[in-house]
Amino acid sequence: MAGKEAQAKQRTGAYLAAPATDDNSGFAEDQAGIGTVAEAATGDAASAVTHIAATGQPLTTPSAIADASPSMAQFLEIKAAHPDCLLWYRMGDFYELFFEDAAIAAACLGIVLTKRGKHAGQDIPMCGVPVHRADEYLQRLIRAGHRVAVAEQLEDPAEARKRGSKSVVRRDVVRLVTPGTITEEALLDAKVRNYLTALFRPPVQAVAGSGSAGSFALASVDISTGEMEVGEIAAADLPGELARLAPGEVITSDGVLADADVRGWIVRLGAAATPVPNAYFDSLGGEASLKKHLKVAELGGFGSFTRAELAALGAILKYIELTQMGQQPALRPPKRSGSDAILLIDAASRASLELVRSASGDRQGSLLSAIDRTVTGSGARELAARLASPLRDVARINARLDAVGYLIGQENLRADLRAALNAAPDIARATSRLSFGRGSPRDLAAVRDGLACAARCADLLENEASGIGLPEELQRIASEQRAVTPDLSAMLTDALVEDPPHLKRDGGFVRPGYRAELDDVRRLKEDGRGVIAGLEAKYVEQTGVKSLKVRHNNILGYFIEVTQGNAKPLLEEPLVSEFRHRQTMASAVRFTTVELSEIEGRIASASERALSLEQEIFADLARAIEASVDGLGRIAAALAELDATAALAELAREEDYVRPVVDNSRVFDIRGGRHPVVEQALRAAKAGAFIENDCVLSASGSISEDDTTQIAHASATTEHDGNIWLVTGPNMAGKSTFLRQNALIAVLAQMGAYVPARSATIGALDRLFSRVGASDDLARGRSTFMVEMVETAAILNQASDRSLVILDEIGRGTATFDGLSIAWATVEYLHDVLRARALFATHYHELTDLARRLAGVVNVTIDVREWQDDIVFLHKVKSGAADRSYGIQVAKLAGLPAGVVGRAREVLALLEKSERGKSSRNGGLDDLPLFAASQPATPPPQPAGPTALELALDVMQPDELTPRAALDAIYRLKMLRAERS
Ligand SMILES: Nc1ncnc2c1ncn2[C@@H]1O[C@H](COP(=O)(O)OP(=O)(O)OP(=O)(O)O)[C@@H](O)[C@H]1O
Repeated sequence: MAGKEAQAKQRTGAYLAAPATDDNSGFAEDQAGIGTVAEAATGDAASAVTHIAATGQPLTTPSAIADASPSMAQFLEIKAAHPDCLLWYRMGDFYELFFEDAAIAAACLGIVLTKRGKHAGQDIPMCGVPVHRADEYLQRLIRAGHRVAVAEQLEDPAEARKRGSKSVVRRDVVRLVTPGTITEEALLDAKVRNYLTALFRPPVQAVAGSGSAGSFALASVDISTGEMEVGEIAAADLPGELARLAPGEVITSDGVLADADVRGWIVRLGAAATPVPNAYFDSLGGEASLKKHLKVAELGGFGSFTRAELAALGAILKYIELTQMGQQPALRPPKRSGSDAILLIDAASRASLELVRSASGDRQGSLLSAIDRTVTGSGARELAARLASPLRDVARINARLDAVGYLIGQENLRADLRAALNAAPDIARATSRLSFGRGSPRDLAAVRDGLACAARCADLLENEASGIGLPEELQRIASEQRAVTPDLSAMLTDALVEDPPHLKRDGGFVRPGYRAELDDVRRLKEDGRGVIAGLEAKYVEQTGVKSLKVRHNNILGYFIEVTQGNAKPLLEEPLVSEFRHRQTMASAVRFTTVELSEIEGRIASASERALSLEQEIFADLARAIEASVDGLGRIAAALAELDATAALAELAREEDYVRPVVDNSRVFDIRGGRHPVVEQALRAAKAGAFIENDCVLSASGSISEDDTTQIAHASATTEHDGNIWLVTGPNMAGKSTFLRQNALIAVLAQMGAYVPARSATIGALDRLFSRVGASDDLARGRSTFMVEMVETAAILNQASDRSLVILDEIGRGTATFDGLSIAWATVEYLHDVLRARALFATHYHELTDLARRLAGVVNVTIDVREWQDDIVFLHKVKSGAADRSYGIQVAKLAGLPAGVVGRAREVLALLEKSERGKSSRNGGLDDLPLFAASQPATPPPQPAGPTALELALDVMQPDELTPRAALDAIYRLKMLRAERS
């Protein structure tokens, strides 16, 4: 490559000018300006795209291809086969893009759009990225929602030249890269699963009067790990299921995508929506290809699949085949994800509870980030999957809790396991890359190190087990760690150097002593170097030039170099017959000899042989891994589970969580509960202790089949005895926090984690609904109130007596009486019909009357104290209803201008008076002095009374404080003191 051009490329990293590759086939005959640096400005090139469009000539018609030069015809043919992808066209050390693809990629990547040659009389817009930075650019295009077809050179340009000087290097697309089919480490987030999901809507069975909205089958595969799951769900549960799976890409038929709701759900998740032909959803084909992938004759061993599930599986396997150009991923047997297995949480509730992402869309601030103590990427993915899919089966939940509990008790074992896991590489992703033929020597080493880690973990667990009984879950994990014979581990350890290089191309990863022949040729190579050193000494003596050197570069190979001043004797007899002149530089002259060329040849062939032996060894090792792919998948899954379990134990220890009692009752009894995220945030901000609260939703008037458990828990209920708690309290008192914390405790308990509480008993929930905080959905033409009503309708239509419902301020976005009536009727329905356990926060004080009418409704409020016209939040839940809302004090705290606050007080006083006097609606308001709002309010006299600091001290109960809470309380007191001074 010309020096200037190389520099230009290095500067930008991306393409500036046409490459001078050894491939002369590309657009050779059109290359008017090749070799000159970026002659086209972005504007020129952009207009070139327009010109092509302006000619009205579609690029890839058969006649356009027939008229084109051979190299252009090759490009157009490949492009015609992949019209929906950006085509990355390999030319030497660059991937290049042409025509509209170039314009799109240049804009997206922020690289220069240039031009290269002409087509149909128009400039061809072009941009390119260097191969060594391909991953980085690929990632940006995929993130922006593009699909990329990667066309590689399938032969050496020298091969092509043998067919004639004008022949074109063979190229073809080796892979389509789409958001759901990436495997490269650099393109993936280590902590996030990347699902490709096939969505299939089977035709609704025409059952007279059924009115069924049908169902959906979903099959999901993470091809970077081989993880697969499949299930069928009711149409109403689709948004929640999509939110649970959080796929990177959803493939489905045009018909399903035409449904604006379905498309909207997919897009809102940030997933790509890819249409595929209906024919992909073929259940017979799906069954056959699943059997082929799993190498089984019958699927019975993996459970029974519905035809719809097989159709979804068929589509996903076909799409993988298509995008991977026939390369087979190493798939794990599919997990069933039917709706009976998991606690169903709809999409709106998932978002409102901020389970895996906060309201702003980040991981930070979510429950997941607050509880994640994993030390490996695969452990983090497992933890996220558990959190997204809490269980319903009490036995499975308790099995997980047993394992977590055991590791809490075994501090040393936990520390040793976590230290061992810390060094564990991502076996699943490494194995997957190897089975796609994209693996590197580092992936081989990842399998080697992963196996060593698995063996170490199994030893640790089993040694421990000889003392105290290991829970079943950990026994299973330990035995899974031995799913691959030690031979593979020994083979990889013997074959690989400790820290192998990233690229297999250059060799250097096989350990000396592993293969005798490789050692021999390596020695030959080394010897050659020794012989060259000897030759240099000989030539110094022969020529008498002491500064003579034998050097090497990539263009000349080995050569003899002397300074200009010393060159003369070598150019004259007798030396000239031996020393052949090669190059004259400004300060040096270069020569070669027959002897040097021979030795160079020997070294080169030894290098070549060594390289090819290393490639053979790589292939052997990759094959051995491929043969153990099932066992490796099991080991990877077990390591991930172990990491997640140990991390939950670590969390429970660090954060002082307790083991929840999860059973089949309808009890919901949380004592001393805390909000896991707010608690940590308050601590990080040194903003005082989190005030713990009880929540006891006893299912009085029970219809449970499990009455014995009910009775067992009856003694645990308090004076707040009801399955619906109506929470009233001032703004900012902590209502939303209280509501959410109870939902989060339930989620944590059912995922098999310890919970932030002093004690917790939860009768396993079937569904969890949380409607906290309003949002509008203007994109779908829905106002805040409409969204709220749609979500409330979904809750009332789906909740059962096994569900937990969290509702915050239903009905506030409309006229007071309408909103109040809706809220009233909703509570009645929850109480009388659904008999769900529910927490209902409201500012409608009228609703508190319901507690007198409905046996299962209990009023609770969040305590505040007034002090000198200000309000102090105690955040403590207590029996009873709030007497007022303190909205104006909160508004004052928020910094509303004093004039507005004063005026609001006046309006409030009049409204209250008119309400008491039952005067006409506006009568009171009309009495207000005009322009009062503009008058600055006189500060109220300072009444004598306890200070905020004193109040805080008053409510503190030293006997109930844990050491940490005491420390936090001290910070809080210091803060109040600081505020006062
Ligand atoms: N139990 C608690 N202990 C300590 N601080 C708390 C507690 N509960 C809430 N807070 C703090 O109070 C703030 C307000 O809480 P929250 O948003 O739950 O109030 P709210 O009653 O729902 O308010 P609004 O009615 O205005 O929506 C929280 O951000 C948190 O910092």
